[in-house]
Amino acid sequence: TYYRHHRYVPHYRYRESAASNTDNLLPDVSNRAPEVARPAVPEVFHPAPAVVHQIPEAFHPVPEVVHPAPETLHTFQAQHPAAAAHEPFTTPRVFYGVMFDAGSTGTRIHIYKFIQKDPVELPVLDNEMFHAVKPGLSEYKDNPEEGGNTIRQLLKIAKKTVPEEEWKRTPVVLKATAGLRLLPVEKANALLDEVREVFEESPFYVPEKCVSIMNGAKEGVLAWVTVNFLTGHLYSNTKRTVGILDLGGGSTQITFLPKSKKTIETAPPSYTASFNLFNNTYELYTHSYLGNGIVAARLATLGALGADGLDWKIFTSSCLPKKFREEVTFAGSTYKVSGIPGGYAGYKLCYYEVQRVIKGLFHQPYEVKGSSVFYAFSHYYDRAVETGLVSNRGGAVEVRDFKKKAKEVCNKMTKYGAISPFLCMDMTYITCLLKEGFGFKESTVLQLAKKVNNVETSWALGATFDFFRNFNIQ
Ligand SMILES: O=c1ccn([C@@H]2O[C@H](COP(=O)(O)OP(=O)(O)O)[C@@H](O)[C@H]2O)c(=O)[nH]1
Repeated sequence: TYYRHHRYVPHYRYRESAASNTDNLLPDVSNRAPEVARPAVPEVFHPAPAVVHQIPEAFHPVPEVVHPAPETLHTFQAQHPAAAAHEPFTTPRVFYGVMFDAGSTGTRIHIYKFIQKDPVELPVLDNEMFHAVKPGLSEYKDNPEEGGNTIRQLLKIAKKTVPEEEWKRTPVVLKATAGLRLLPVEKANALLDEVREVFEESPFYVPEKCVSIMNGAKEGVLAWVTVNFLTGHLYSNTKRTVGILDLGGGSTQITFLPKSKKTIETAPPSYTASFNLFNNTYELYTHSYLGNGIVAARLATLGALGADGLDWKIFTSSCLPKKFREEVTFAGSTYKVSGIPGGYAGYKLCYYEVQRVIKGLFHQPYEVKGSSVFYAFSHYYDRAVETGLVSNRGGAVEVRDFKKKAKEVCNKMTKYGAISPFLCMDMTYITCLLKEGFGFKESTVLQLAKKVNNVETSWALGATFDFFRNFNIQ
């Protein structure tokens, strides 16, 4: 059996744009280009993967690797009663999965189209439809109905993307991350109950555990699965894999497959996770630092995080332009923040401030000092693009490049403050997080990416595989 990843350029695609982020405008899909007539057996395209800059070990041509049949216990049908009722597997079958990522800064829908060529094979990913809305569900903590409306809107895209005859066997699943983890339990539950009701009124297949808050270890493992699948590293005889660094709004994750047993043996027990695939058990080093996502870290740097009820207080920082003043809303609370009028601003002072949010809180696995390749995405990628460190195609940078750029941004606040007043703080935070948090060397090379082979680098694809196959993550 063959298990390969694909680059398939769909006829239409929604991209996250500034307009759709701020206005929650849904794309007009009524006039999409007609589908090109396809043969019954879809022509699957196997190109060499997109060239991702410089580091040789970071990229491989798609290997024609033969895989053993995956365990039949966790096939698609075993998980999916609606599918079992369908006609037998005689021809390749197309099926869909809808995964919602309820993050702290936005809610995103990923609609994956898979091709199941054989009942015992893993599905091939044909394409992804992606759309995002802002703000995240946690901003609706006092008005769950309105939060539910954002899901209702995104489901409209799913209805236009998934053919009608597939609706009732297409699962819809929502997993929430840091934004909801940081809310009081009853507020988070009210939001999740609302989402479940919205799902129930949709024509899709609503699995029993369709709505949940995902724990940080799963978030890290599933993003690792996504990136290693998309980069062609996830094979039964996997020797070489890539690590991942994910920087969300509320939390940040590091995950890699250690080369040395010692890394797992010496890690705190909660910093490891294992999962099953291809009859292999992968033991990963993974940890999610809650409150160390970039937006939470801004507020922590300002001393504002958790300071609810201090509505009158203005939180200041030398990481912000001196004349800047604004209200920041995060996880349902609003804080007044500003630069230090007539005071000092700049990289050095800023570095001391952000250090307080990191120092002593991080476990440093020795292996990150080695030559492993790490993919960094989400806000790592966003900030690198905003500051011109890489183009929006992504690319390779060294840790020291973040530091150099942070100095430039902080010392030219007027120029970069116009892009985002938080850019100096964010870049300084990323520099400190990489060096003093995780313990990377300045010369470590990171691959920055938003998409790999046209698919979003997020935990959502890994979570969809987990839904269909049950990786048994522990
Ligand atoms: O499929 C995805 C999922 C996330 N993101 C980006 O990843 C960042 C992190 O998301 P969020 O702040 O919601 O993370 P969380 O709070 O869940 O840690 C945001 O810039 C998103 O736009 C993305 O580009 N594609």
